[in-house]
Amino acid sequence: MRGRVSGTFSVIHRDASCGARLGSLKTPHGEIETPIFMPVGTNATVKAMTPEDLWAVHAQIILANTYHLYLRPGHRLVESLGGLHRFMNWSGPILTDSGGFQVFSLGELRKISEEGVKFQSHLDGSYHVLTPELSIKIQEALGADIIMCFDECPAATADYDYVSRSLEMTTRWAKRCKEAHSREGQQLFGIIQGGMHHDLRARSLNEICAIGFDGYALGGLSVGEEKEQMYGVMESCAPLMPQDAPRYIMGIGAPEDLVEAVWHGFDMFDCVMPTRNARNGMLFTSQGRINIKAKAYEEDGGPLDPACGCHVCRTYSRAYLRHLYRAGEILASQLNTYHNLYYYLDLMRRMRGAIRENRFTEFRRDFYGSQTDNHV
Ligand SMILES: Nc1ccc2nc(N)nc(O)c2c1
Repeated sequence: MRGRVSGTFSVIHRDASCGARLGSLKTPHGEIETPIFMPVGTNATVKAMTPEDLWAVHAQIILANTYHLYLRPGHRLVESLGGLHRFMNWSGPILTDSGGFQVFSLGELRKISEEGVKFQSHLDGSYHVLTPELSIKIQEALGADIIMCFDECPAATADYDYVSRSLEMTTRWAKRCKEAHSREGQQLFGIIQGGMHHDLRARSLNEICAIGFDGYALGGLSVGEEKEQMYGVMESCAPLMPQDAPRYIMGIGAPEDLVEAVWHGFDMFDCVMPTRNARNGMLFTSQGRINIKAKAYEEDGGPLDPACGCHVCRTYSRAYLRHLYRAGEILASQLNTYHNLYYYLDLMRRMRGAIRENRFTEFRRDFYGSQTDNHV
């Protein structure tokens, strides 16, 4: 039973006007400034981005998925080739999700029991059983800097009694994960469930914190709930979470969700939105989201976002980006992804600056004023 990897996270500064805080998280592959957004690299790649591109957009830490890498190419193969960092040529920190969420959202014919989850691979229909112990072994073999407990993420439609029983099993699974975890230097984060019920969230939070982890995540959000419900869970949980450990919200979110979560005191985020939306032509700008395939940009020789300093905005026109997208060119995904990730990571940089200067509440107010979702 490992204790916490003590001294890896420190709160450097708190904005006195709200819950926002500046932090530093040390890992074997480098130090992370928080609040931070983690680009999603599910299959050992952040889609359409090379590691060099990721450094250029100032990514600090990326996420990969246990479920996918276990099924293909296999965690033992990755381990035999030197681990995930070497395999994908990413020398910065990596966080791996535990497979809990993916097996429910991707696996076929899942059957959940105290032991774990029986499922059929979405790739070839083969049968597998993912348990807390196997999830930890896979993440240790991949060699991520931060790994996640194996949990159940109840559907947004699950009733109170189901969510209550589910969080109790997630707590039992969390204990098994901590028992199974033995890789020195690798941090293990616990995951808090409880659906949209504040009493169940508090129960899960107390049980997971009582076990003791290197960091704590809110799971069970961004599963189709209303924004008010999501923000309500953030608001009720943040003050109850340990002050001196990293706070991560999984699967969050749109830019406005990140601003809201930082305001409440959360530190780490991941979401497929910037990369997935990029491939669908939905681009984030200082004035809100734009749909690059719109006819309005057919003859627009200007930059995607005049306020953005990224390579794409300094080099290409909206007309060219629209042309690439409509032509189905591979470069469309590359340039759109590059810009969206730069936007997300620059938003985190601007939030860190606002916290440092005790003006985060003003930053939040100005941010909402700027986002006229024109969707053109
Ligand atoms: N929205 C999400 C995204 C990822 C998750 N990963 C785990 N392990 N658990 C959850 O509840 C998640 C929720």
